Amino acid sequence: MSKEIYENPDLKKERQNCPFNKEEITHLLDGGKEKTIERKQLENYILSDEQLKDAVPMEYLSHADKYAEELRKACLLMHKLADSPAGQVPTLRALMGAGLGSAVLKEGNPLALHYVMFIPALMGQGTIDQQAKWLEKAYNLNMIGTYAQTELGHGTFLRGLETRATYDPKTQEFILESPSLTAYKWWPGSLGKTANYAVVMAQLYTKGKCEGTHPFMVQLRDEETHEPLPGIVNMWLNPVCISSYIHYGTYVKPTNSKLSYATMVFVRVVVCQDVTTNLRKAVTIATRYSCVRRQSELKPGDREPQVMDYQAQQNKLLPPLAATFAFQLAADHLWNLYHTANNNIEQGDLELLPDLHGLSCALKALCSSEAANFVEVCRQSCGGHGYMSCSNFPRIYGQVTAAETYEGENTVLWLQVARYLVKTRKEQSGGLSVKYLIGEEKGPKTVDTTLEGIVKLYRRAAVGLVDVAIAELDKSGRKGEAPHDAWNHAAVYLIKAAQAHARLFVVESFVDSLKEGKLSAPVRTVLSQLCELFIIYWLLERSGDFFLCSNLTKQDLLLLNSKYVELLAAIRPQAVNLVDSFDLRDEVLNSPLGCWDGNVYQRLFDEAAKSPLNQSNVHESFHKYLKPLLKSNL
Ligand SMILES: CC/C=C\C/C=C\C/C=C\C/C=C\C/C=C\C/C=C\CCC(=O)SCCNC(=O)CCNC(=O)[C@H](O)C(C)(C)COP(=O)(O)OP(=O)(O)OC[C@H]1O[C@@H](n2cnc3c(N)ncnc32)[C@H](O)[C@@H]1OP(=O)(O)O
Ligand SMILES: Cc1cc2nc3c(=O)[nH]c(=O)nc-3n(C[C@H](O)[C@H](O)[C@H](O)COP(=O)(O)OP(=O)(O)OC[C@H]3O[C@@H](n4cnc5c(N)ncnc54)[C@H](O)[C@@H]3O)c2cc1C
Repeated sequence: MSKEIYENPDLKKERQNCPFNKEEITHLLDGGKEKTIERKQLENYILSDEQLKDAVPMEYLSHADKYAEELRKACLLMHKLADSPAGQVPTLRALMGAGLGSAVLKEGNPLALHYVMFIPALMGQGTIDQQAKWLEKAYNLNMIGTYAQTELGHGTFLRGLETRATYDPKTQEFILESPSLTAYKWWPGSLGKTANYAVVMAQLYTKGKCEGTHPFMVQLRDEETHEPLPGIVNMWLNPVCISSYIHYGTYVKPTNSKLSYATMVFVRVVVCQDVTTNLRKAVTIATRYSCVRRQSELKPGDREPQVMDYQAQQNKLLPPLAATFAFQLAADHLWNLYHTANNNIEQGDLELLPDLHGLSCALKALCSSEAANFVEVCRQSCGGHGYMSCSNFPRIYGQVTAAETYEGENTVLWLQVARYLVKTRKEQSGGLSVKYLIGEEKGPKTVDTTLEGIVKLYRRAAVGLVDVAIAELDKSGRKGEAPHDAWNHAAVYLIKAAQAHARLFVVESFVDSLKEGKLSAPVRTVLSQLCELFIIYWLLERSGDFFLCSNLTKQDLLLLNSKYVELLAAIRPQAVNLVDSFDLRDEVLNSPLGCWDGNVYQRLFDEAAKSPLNQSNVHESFHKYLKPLLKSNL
């Protein structure tokens, strides 16, 4: 007789009479039905492999054992990659991301940098000959690389990197050196124990002149013994410049000095998708748990309600639920822009480079910071159980907060966006992602609280805040301040303007996607509700920006607040069905709180039982330390 599959009765009830086709949303998020089929096949292919399962929870292993265990699985995954039915690159991308990859490699993928930065650096900056020499070797894993840019003393300010690459015309070689302690490469993933090659960013010196930071291929370790090569600690010999700027000893300037920063742009684009995947996991865990958890008293004398029935809980979880759709659609738009810009750049057309830089900085900073805040709210919404390591919130939170720092610290990126916006606004030049700065809203500043009216408010705020920042810069200039001082003294306004620009892009992506998308009426209804909820939520959170730049009134805000709480109530019944549409397997969620069947308490109990401390009633330390203390009559 088939074993009855347990399903928590509350979750079961949540799933009854779903008014929309969940698979339609799954296909939308995957990029089509075929992609969903491919993803599910890949998940089965990977997650069914017993050798990829952890014998004991990773949190109970030592640092060294964690590394060894993750490396074992990563190497096994690479073998499976070669035989993957879905093909190498789709499998690779799935394995690198926050979804399938982190279901297997919970502490991090020791080979991630090889694929996320080392190979993209070769592809984006290597000459044809260099790619012919190294790309196949890298794809065949006959070499393991990393991207070594950040130093102890510098991570943000690339023009301040100390590692030097001096070209010797006699030997036609580059001598790489770390001239000081602060020049030591620090942070590069895999550099410590895994990689035997690195793309090293260093200041290129030739004929006594510094030509700025350039990428160099450096062998770090012997390919057989894995021993560090002689002098590798602070003097690196025989690197090869990855690029084609040295012709017979003469430096040939690249068409754009920032092309050497291209790898970072690629990763910033990827990070937007990655943090969205992590946010989707956190929202799923918190939403399902909030429909299983019953606590306190809503109506005196009634049964304890599901905590999701508290408006306060809906206010915590439904905006991040909506954000997962908003960020996904914006990340898709950015990915398309990246491909268009990259194809053009390969043809020598750099026109879209500033837009790509501006937008990738804006979305990476926005998606990572918002996702980090939302993941923490999701954790808090699960009370004490959300704090447990096995809830998976600590790990998810660690991953999204890391993204606020790596690949460009967010504040620094916001200022890059502001630099681009001020320049564009002043030049009134074209510019893909600032189209509305040119085509700003004309006509009366009256507010209408329809979806279109709210989008117009976002547009006014994006334009208005750039103008406020420019006015601050001009005011400082009139006081005789030097441009760099004026810039520094306007930083608060500049960052607000950059963030308003990023929010407008996300809002327009969401609204435009719903207009263009071929959606069934029920799916369009629920996604439109999420879209309206999200853009009102952000407006209410940042109402100061809108007051500054439009005729928004107190009455308008009260009306929008009412609309917001109405939308919370309207979406509440579909919360579980919406997170079910993400189609995240329990192994990917990796959390007893978020499991599909809602059997939370038994799974929590089973997880606790795995602790080494729970393998005996009295731990040996009692006899060593506690018992003597108890007897010591202090
Ligand atoms: C094969 C692939 C297979 C699988 C992969 C697929 C999926 C992977 C899936 C999941 C992976 C998930 C996530 C990613 C995982 C891991 C990431 C791992 C680790 C992180 C690695 C790192 O952190 S690497 C180090 C990152 N470091 C930085 O980002 C440094 C930040 N600093 C800078 O970028 C620069 O210093 C600066 C931009 C802040 C300032 O530079 P600089 O001082 O030189 O410039 P100015 O400010 O003076 O501006 C001068 C003009 O240059 C323009 N500019 C600046 N930068 C760029 C750029 N990048 N592109 C274009 N233009 C640029 C700027 O706009 C100015 O222009 P003007 O016209 O105004 O003069
Ligand atoms: C998990 C993780 C993985 C990483 N992996 C790699 C890797 O594989 N390879 C690699 O090369 N690097 C890697 N890094 C390093 C990372 O890229 C840097 O830490 C990041 O670029 C930030 O630079 P920083 O550490 O110098 O911070 P800093 O810039 O020193 O930040 C300190 C403070 O200074 C502020 N600040 C700096 N400049 C300005 C400015 N112009 N205006 C206003 N405020 C400013 C910042 O906003 C911040 O508040 C990794 C980092 C992490 C956390």
